[in-house]
Amino acid sequence: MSALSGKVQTVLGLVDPGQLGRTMTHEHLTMTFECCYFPPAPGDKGVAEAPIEMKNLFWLKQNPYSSHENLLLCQEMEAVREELLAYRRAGGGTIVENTTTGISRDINTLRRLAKETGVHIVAGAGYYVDVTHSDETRKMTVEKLTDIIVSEVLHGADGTDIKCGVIGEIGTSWPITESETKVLRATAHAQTQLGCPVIIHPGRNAAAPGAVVRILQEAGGDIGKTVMSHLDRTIFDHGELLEFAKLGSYLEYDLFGTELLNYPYNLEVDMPSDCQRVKDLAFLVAEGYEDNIVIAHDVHTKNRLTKYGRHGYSHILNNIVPKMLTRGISRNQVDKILIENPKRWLTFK
Ligand SMILES: CC(=O)NCCS(=O)(=O)O
Repeated sequence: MSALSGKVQTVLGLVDPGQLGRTMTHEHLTMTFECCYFPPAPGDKGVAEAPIEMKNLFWLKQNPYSSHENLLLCQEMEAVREELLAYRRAGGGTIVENTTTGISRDINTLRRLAKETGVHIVAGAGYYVDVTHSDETRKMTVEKLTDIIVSEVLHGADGTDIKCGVIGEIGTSWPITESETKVLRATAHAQTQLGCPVIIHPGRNAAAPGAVVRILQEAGGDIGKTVMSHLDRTIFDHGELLEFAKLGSYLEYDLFGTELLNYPYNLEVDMPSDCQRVKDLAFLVAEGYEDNIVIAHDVHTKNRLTKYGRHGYSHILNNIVPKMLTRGISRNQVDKILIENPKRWLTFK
């Protein structure tokens, strides 16, 4: 049994799982998303390059990835600090910060934010999607990648002594690339050594979550201690969703607050509304999956913050929970989704 066993590892050290309280399992507090910049339509270049202001907020809501400025969440640390204080006032306890290598993890800032706000912050180890992998990363063996991930959890990340408490979000594309496959295998090997939680960003195809799970399983990963993120933009058919759910991972609906007409990374996708997300949660609960569901907002651009007139990190607590209660999800089931499931997932074996 390791020193981590039975504990949750935050950026301020180990805590007892009972201290976490309500937990958003997939957020970002500081990151850059330049890797996924999506060029604006030719007629939109003016608004895309203009400074963010009131009159272009609706355009930005529809085209969040076509403004370079919007992709720099790392420039909003004062606003994020305020948001975290509001999150605490709304009854929030913990945030899992999913920024991994490739999208500018800043673990020193995470520690400062945790100290200044009292929110427990759990940082993520490992690598984001292939387009962000450096040449050096691509050349690494699975063993080398495993050692780095293990070290980020046991000794500290990015040259600090601040330790990660989860592996992920581990980025995968569709189809899954060779370099991503190595990272997935390394993730499974590191998880076997550490008994730690894992969280996955699947590619934008309904087959992607299952394909990732197969790679993790073949490498010895613990699927029961793994969160599959972004299901709300990935699996739409309820039959396929149940087939995936049977594999035993946590099922994450983490884009609460995101409502846009055209999802630029996959135009086939109709991004659901928050009402539809709640319906999907109610469906999974009715099918017996209340012990597997976790939820979040996945804030990763500036315009999702309340400073820019949007939902911030407290939308689920303030608005979505009351909605869930009117749609057949009981208070006890809400508490499982917000408290018990994240706690079980985040606790080291
Ligand atoms: C930071 C991140 O990966 N967010 C997910 C964006 S996506 O459009 O749902 O893939």
